[in-house]
Amino acid sequence: MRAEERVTTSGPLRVAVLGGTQVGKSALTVRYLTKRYIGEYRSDTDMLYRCVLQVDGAPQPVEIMDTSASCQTTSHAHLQWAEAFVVVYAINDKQSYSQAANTLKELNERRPSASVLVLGNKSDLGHLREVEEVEARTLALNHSARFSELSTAESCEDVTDTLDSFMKEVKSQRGVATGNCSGNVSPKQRKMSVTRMLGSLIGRHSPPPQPITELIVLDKEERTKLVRSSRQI
Ligand SMILES: Nc1nc2c(ncn2[C@@H]2O[C@H](COP(=O)(O)OP(=O)(O)OP(=O)(O)O)[C@@H](O)[C@H]2O)c(=O)[nH]1
Repeated sequence: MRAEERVTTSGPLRVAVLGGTQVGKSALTVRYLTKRYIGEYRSDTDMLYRCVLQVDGAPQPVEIMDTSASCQTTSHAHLQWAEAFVVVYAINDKQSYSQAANTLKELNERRPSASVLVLGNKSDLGHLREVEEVEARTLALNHSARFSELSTAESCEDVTDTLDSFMKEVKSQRGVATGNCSGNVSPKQRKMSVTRMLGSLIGRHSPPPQPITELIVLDKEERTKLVRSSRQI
């Protein structure tokens, strides 16, 4: 196993959401965690969501990193930190698909045992389609990855079903049913209540979101520290 493959086998499931710019990574993550669709997000930084989800019928601590698409290549930190990856492209954006293909190649080389889901988002924009489903499905198959095409905007159910079953696969690959959500996060990391964060996005009078325990906004330095501390587990 390569050094980059040495990930924790207990504790929270760690999933990184990767992909090109504006493909819907944040919309997908928030849709999955809160069931809500929110149109616009800040995009200059990584967001780390810590939560407890029902995975395969049992509570499971999970950390999902919604990465910022500011760099072309997948960052070393993301590759080391996560044990599973959701690689997102938009079906109406060929360039985002090429980027997803490069990411798959990189994952194949550096994290060959990781679970990977290739996700073609924005299927509601079929009239603007630039990526054929069969082509993307074949690419995923060639990299032993799962594949799904969906619309985060239009179908909460598809997002939930797809990511629930991916989480189940990640958990079963690990073979551990429990973990803890305490993690190893630098005290300097800015923590903000997700209720407050989402409250400002969706309005104060909306019902409270699903039980997300914590949202952490990571800058580059903080992300590096997180990876360093995750290696010490
Ligand atoms: N039509 C359509 N638009 C979507 C869908 N999902 C997301 N969007 C829109 O796509 C744009 C980008 O969404 P984000 O979630 O911010 O994308 P991102 O990949 O996190 O963006 P960056 O981090 O800035 O690269 C927003 O305007 C969303 O409203 C979808 O399923 N269909």
